[in-house]
Amino acid sequence: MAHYDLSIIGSGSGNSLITPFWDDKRVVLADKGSGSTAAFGGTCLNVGCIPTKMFVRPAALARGPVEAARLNVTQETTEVDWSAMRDRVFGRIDAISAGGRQYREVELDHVDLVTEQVTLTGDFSQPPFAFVSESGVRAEADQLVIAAGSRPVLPQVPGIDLPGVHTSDSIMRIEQRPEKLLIIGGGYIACEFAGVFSAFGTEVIQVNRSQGLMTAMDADISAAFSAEAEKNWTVHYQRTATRIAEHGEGLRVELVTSDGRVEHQDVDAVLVAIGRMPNTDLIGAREVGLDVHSDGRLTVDEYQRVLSQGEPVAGLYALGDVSSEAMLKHVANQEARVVAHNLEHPDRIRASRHEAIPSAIFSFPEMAQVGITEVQAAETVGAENLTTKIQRYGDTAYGWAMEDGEGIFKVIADRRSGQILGAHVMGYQASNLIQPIIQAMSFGQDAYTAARGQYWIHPALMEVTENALLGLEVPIPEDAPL
Ligand SMILES: Cc1cc2nc3c(=O)[nH]c(=O)nc-3n(C[C@H](O)[C@H](O)[C@H](O)COP(=O)(O)OP(=O)(O)OC[C@H]3O[C@@H](n4cnc5c(N)ncnc54)[C@H](O)[C@@H]3O)c2cc1C
Ligand SMILES: NC(=O)c1ccc[n+]([C@@H]2O[C@H](COP(=O)([O-])OP(=O)(O)OC[C@H]3O[C@@H](n4cnc5c(N)ncnc54)[C@H](O)[C@@H]3O)[C@@H](O)[C@H]2O)c1
Repeated sequence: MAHYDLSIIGSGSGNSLITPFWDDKRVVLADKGSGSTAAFGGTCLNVGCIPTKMFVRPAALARGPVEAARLNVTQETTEVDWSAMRDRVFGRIDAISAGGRQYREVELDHVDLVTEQVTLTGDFSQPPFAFVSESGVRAEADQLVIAAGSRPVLPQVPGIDLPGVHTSDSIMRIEQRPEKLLIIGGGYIACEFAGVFSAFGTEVIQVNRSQGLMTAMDADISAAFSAEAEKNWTVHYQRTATRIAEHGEGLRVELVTSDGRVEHQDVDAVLVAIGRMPNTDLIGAREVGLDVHSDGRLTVDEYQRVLSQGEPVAGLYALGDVSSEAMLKHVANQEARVVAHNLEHPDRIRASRHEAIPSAIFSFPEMAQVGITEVQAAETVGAENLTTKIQRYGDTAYGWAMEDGEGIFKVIADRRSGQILGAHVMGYQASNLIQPIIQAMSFGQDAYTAARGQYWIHPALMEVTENALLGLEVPIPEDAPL
């Protein structure tokens, strides 16, 4: 069996662990590939964040005439060239993926690449740690990092494997844009693709099991977004897909409502987006005695060390979707920086940071969040100690310029200290407008200091954020900036 200094499973954020520190050492990187093309480089690059947002931008342009009409400008979207757009997106992405693979496989002499699914094997209570590939390639290493990511959950219903049924792994590469698309799910992926395909002229029917969309977000944002989505495409709640069958050229989906009625939808294609599961089962984590949460995530301590029987195993780390509660690329990247440090400095390991983790949902409208919801905040500090402000975009100068009617920026703070507890946004550029709040929370700035301790460019849209902060009832420190 080949022996290595470092072994990594997963070429997403795991790929960034191969720093110059390892130049004179031996490294093995295993990755079975992502999506329908088994591409190198993980989810974000090939089937996740990056290609989805490359479709979100043209979708926003396709919707341009709606805003233009509000502002007395007549525009028309005359064509959306799906094939050209798809080929442009993947022309760029596939080249980056191929280049990354070539660099690891051919250009780095000290790195060996295994392009197959691998399974952990042997004793995992202490190094060396070993894996075996499907074709029998075995490798052991002094330190091993599990960065094996997650994959889409599929409901076990008849017809789920029919060719027209997609997940985010395949929908972006389809030959033809569907005229009618049924999207199952009400979370991040479902809402982002509903925004994209509806903008391109596809008739979108979004079906969710629960009442409302993005229900894990703050209730005000979930309610406001659901109302907007219902205007922009068709949304049905409290329905579960129970069967999919071929029907003419397309598919017939059987749905059962929460009160037991059976309905059918005839569509060209189906997108299933009901969550993602960590790939712990694919690597055989339980079989070698590693601790796994009830939701399938590997258990790690604050240093990203994997636990076995409640104890960290020295030299065995995990990061990203396979172990993290927040399945987000910026979280996987932060954990990768921590693991890179800890691999190189086992005598002074550092903890990862999981405070003020933000996320954005690039739907129409866009949403963003950081910190806790109002319900969680009331449970944490008591409802009587909260102050909240919902700033409407439309009540700021740039909001007037946009004739914005729906954008809202909600911020929640502790009225005793001014500590910001959360922010929840729906509207144009939500993912950017929220950044000053992320910064204030990360550096421990109170709401008043964050608002008045800096200039805000007038009359930029960012005044929405400033006004939200200024709308909170928080103490004003005696020497506070004016
Ligand atoms: C459609 C979509 C859109 C998204 N958009 C965003 C966004 O806008 N912003 C954001 O922050 N996050 C987004 N995410 C989430 C983000 O993509 C993930 O959180 C991130 O990519 C996880 O990185 P990772 O390194 O943990 O895993 P991955 O990048 O998934 O890497 C894991 C790799 O391990 C390989 N692997 C797994 N098991 C084995 C095995 N047994 N043997 C060999 N190889 C194996 C996999 O094939 C994969 O290549 C999105 C996700 C999806 C699906
Ligand atoms: N912009 C971003 O940052 C971004 C974008 C896409 C994905 N992601 C990450 O990927 C993760 C997975 O995304 P997702 O949208 O698949 O999951 P999600 O957890 O965001 O949403 C899942 C949705 O499916 C519904 N659901 C669950 N089981 C169901 C069933 N059997 N039938 C019908 N509906 C069901 C849930 O009620 C929920 O609305 C996200 O949680 C996020 O961490 C992030």
